[in-house]
Amino acid sequence: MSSAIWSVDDHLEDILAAIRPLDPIELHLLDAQGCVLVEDITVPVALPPFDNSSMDGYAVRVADVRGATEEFPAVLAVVGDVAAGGAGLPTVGPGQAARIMTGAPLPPGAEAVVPVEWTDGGTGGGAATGMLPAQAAPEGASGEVRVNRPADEGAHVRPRGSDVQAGDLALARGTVLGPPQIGLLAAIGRATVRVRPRPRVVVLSTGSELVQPGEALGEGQIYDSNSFALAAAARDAGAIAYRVGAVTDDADTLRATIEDQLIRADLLVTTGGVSVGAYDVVKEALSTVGETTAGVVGDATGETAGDPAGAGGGPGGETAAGGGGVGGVVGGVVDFRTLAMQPGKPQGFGTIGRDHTPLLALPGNPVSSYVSFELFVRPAIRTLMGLTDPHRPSTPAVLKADGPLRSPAGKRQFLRGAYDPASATVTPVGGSGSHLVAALAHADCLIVVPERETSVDPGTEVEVILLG
Ligand SMILES: Nc1nc2c(c(=O)[nH]1)N[C@H]1C(S)=C(S)[C@@H](COP(=O)(O)OP(=O)(O)OC[C@H]3O[C@@H](n4cnc5c(N)ncnc54)[C@H](O)[C@@H]3O)O[C@H]1N2
Ligand code: MOO
Repeated sequence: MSSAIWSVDDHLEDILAAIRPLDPIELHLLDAQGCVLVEDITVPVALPPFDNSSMDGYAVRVADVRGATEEFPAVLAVVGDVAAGGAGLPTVGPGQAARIMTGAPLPPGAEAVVPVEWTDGGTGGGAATGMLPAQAAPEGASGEVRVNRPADEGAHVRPRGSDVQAGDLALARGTVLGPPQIGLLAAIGRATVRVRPRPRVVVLSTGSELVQPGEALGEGQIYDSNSFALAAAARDAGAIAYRVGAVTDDADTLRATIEDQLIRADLLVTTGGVSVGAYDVVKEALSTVGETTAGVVGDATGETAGDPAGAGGGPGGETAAGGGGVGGVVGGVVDFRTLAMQPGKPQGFGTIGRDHTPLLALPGNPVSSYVSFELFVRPAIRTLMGLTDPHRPSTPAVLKADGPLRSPAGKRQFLRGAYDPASATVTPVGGSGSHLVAALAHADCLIVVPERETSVDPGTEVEVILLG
């Protein structure tokens, strides 16, 4: 274990320094949702690809409807229907019109579209409110139509290329693909794109006291909530989460489970078993996970060849490799640390296995594990995704509370809060206890109390980290 106390910032920096964005792959559009594009996408064909109608109505020649009024309508011969997707367009000659539907190509000869509401709809009566379905009234595509308003050239026509032109940059590399971006890619005919994939995050909880929800609780048992909260948080961060529920406090079992999971993990997260108790199994197990690789930490020198975790990266710089029998992983480095933070004091970080998969060992207390996830795992996931700013947004807010907030000296405290954007105030939700899961479920932000403060009075401006 590192002997020095780590600051929140140093621990985060150490983690992020070890994490590289995942290699890009080609994914189908919907699988690429939320992913970062690694190629510039050029428009292959103009959008719209052809001049088309923005209204259901009649395609006409401008001269034919010039001066048309309800009293003196232009009477035109209907030469056919143009439906969206239709081919074999009728030509609109002088004195003629074609019925046209929204999105249908403007037929040759036509210069504008008059909406059906500006006509009698071919009924010979008053202003139409719509068209009858073609199957019910096939005669609507022939006969006469009375148009009672003029139309300028291009009226109700969406010109070819009015959205984007062939050769335009549709999306630049680095773009995060949300629904509108995926829509644009589909609109220009792309079926797949090159992106950084969603990281596969394995969440593993430890503790012999844990029972899965839905099962009966025995004496001294509690439900495993951390693996659910953290798997959900991993998904929320953009990852594909694999939840591995509750491994018992047995080092061999945990080791075997971790080794099994490495195959599908870009990042491993454990909860529990990182403190100083007699059953703190994560520390014990992580001393021998992975494969023996020459030159990789775990050997007598503690050398970190090929391992980006950089054992000497932070205060203390000492990993437990070869020291104390805990934390030194053959084929990796896992360093167990004490952070100047509340909750979330005990933390482990390193890389394990042949691929040097990053592993974050979070404390077991439910609030501690969630806060630790938000502060350290979420940025790690978002760095793997290639996002340039992997952090949650934060904002100043004025503290609204009945009395002062107390915070331990020298520790950065993260209290749960409810943020009101209208008044830019924040109200604490529940106390500072790291077992208070109900209060956590009613909070939407973390109130940050800096290391130097031991008390914060109501009315003081504090920083809040906005969750969700
Ligand atoms: N003598 C000391 N004791 C403790 C210290 C210390 O410095 N000296 N640190 C305390 C702090 S702070 C924390 S945080 C915890 C961290 O403990 P562990 O990471 O070893 O976690 P566990 O002992 O396994 O569990 C702690 C607590 O959380 C509950 N838990 C664990 N896993 C889950 C889960 N998946 N779902 C729901 N609840 C879970 C567990 O039952 C315990 O109540 O250590 C303090 N002790
Ligand atoms: O630091 Mo522990 O994480 O307070 O509860």
